Amino acid sequence: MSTKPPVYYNADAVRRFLTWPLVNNAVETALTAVVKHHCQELPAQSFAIQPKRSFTACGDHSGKVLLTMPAFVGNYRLQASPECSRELGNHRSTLACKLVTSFRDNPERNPPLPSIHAHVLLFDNQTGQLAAIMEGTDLTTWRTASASVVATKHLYFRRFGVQAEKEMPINVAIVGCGVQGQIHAAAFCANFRVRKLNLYNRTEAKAQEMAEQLQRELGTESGTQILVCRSANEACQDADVICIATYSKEPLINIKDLKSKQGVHINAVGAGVVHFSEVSPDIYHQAKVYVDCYANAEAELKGFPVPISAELGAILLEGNYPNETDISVFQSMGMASEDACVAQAVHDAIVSSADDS
Ligand SMILES: NC(=O)C1=CN([C@@H]2O[C@H](COP(=O)(O)OP(=O)(O)OC[C@H]3O[C@@H](n4cnc5c(N)ncnc54)[C@H](O)[C@@H]3O)[C@@H](O)[C@H]2O)C=CC1
Ligand SMILES: O=C([O-])C1=[NH+]CCC1
Repeated sequence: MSTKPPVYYNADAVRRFLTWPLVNNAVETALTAVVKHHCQELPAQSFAIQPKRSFTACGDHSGKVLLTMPAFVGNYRLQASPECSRELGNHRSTLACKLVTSFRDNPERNPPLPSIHAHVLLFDNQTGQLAAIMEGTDLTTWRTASASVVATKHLYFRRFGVQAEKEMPINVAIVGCGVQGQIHAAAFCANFRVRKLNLYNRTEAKAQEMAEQLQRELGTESGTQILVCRSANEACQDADVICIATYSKEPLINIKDLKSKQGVHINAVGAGVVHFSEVSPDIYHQAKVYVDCYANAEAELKGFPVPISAELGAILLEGNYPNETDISVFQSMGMASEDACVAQAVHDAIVSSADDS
């Protein structure tokens, strides 16, 4: 009996196929698959089996950790994308496991390294054999920003109607200009009409560097004004949407930093000691809070100050949007199902492009 070795997709092979339409579609698919008992009238319903992820500390250093993130996403469909015409319309299932490390001091190394490194293992769900190993660092970066884009579309723009995400200009604040801050800025400029982008980072030079890089990428015609701010307060004061992605153990944004009496949406992405340390409890007390997945929240948001309003996927399915003046928070933890669906979409696109050539 011969066993085929798994295919290896390196970072370059994956990066070529990461586009916002492909990643957003796969992330939306995963977010809705984790919602239990939705749309019971539909015969073919997607679903996810997503056990709790494990955290293995690297020795006694709390800032160095390995996460294992397994998922089975069953009976789902990915939308057509320019990258892949293969197997569209078919219901499919994916068995995958992401291995990801978070070593928060890596950017201080000489030379600096990213904090997060990942690989996704894709299995043949008929035989259980390992079919592919995919470099998953960029995939993690993109899918995390994509979850914030999807959250912003449904929790912020949709309060103002279905055209708002295409037509309404917004001011965006980025708090934390590391890898996640950078991809969030790029994602928001690519997916929405960003009038003003306020950047704040603990080390100002990093925010300045990011502003210059983004300005080059967007070009002079872009219509987005980029501003480097001295404090999180300055960055957030006129922001409609805030993306915060740091390792801070202390709150960096407080209720007094937000626009008053107007709607604000916050994507809370980072994790200090716990997932919710970078946002002040006084914000949570006045906000409607949404998570990617209840089961993850139960395991990882112990001591969270307020009840959770809903899973984001349920809002996608049911359209129960916040009110215009609400403060909403998407408490992003990251889900294995997102990694599974994005890895599958990238895998299909790679195979489809090889078939075409
Ligand atoms: N929700 C999700 O799905 C994901 C969450 N993350 C989390 O996002 C956060 C950022 O990740 P990366 O951008 O990859 O890391 P990074 O190391 O590239 O950037 C971290 C940023 O946080 C800032 N920072 C660190 N400690 C701080 C403090 N005490 N006060 C103020 N700023 C501080 C740094 O200046 C830097 O800008 C991490 O907490 C990471 O665990 C990462 C991937 C997925
Ligand atoms: O979901 C994810 O991949 C991660 N969340 C925090 C660190 C990595």
